[in-house]
Amino acid sequence: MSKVSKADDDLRKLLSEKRIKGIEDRQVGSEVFDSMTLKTLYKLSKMGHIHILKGAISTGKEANVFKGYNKDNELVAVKIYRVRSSDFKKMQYYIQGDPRFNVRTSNKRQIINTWVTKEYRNLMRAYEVGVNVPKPIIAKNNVLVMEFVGDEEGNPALPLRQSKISNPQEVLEKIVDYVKILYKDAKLVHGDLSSYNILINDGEPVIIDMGQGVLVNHPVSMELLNRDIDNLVKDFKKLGIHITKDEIKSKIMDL
Ligand SMILES: Nc1ncnc2c1ncn2[C@@H]1O[C@H](COP(=O)(O)OP(=O)(O)OP(=O)(O)O)[C@@H](O)[C@H]1O
Repeated sequence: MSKVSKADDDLRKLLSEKRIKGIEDRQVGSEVFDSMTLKTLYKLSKMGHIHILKGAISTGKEANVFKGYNKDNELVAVKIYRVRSSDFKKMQYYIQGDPRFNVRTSNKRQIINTWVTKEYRNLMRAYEVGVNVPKPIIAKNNVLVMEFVGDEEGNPALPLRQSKISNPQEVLEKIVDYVKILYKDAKLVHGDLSSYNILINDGEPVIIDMGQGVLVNHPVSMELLNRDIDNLVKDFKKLGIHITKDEIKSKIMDL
């Protein structure tokens, strides 16, 4: 059997087994599950990382996040970047200043795949120094599989902006601590930190969405760190906590 017809066959099998929920929904189906993405999902399913893909947890600007189960029936989160609606210019800009990726291409798929690898590596770097992030499992093409953040029944944790927290001061201190560990130990700046990208799981903050994260020697790292801190000041002001940008910055920099 030729390579192409084998891939077609694999796809048909995946679809006929109805292991991907939502694929029947034409709109979601055509935009997210293009044939390359289906092939990638099939490969991941063969590797045991995704056995069943359930409904979407979120439909963001550039990616959809689904709940899934791996072959051992453990919950996973599957983030699929939509090739059609991704902001390639932004991705290219951040990738080009990053010495970890020597990619000089305008090929859209290649840019997305590099972005997904970047998100995986940033999450791993953060995870390894003890920051509370979803543990990354695998990045393949435009698909990232990671630990599911939520309860055992499969209810995903809510973002900070939608959560009711009784201990905002404590949560802020933990987040500032994570930003500091990221900066000092992982040499990373999140770059898109806000109440959208902090989930509250059983009262604990979990930092997500690290695709934009840059190394501290990236030309825009300071600008991004300042913006992250500004966002924390604004978001926690809404929760009744008054802290200045300089106070947070001096905690992070040990001034
Ligand atoms: N590991 C995870 N476990 C559970 N839920 C998750 C996980 N990762 C992401 N989510 C959910 O999916 C949402 C979107 O995730 P994320 O911010 O990574 O994607 P995004 O496409 O960059 O979002 P946007 O385009 O809206 O900025 C989160 O707000 C959260 O509700």
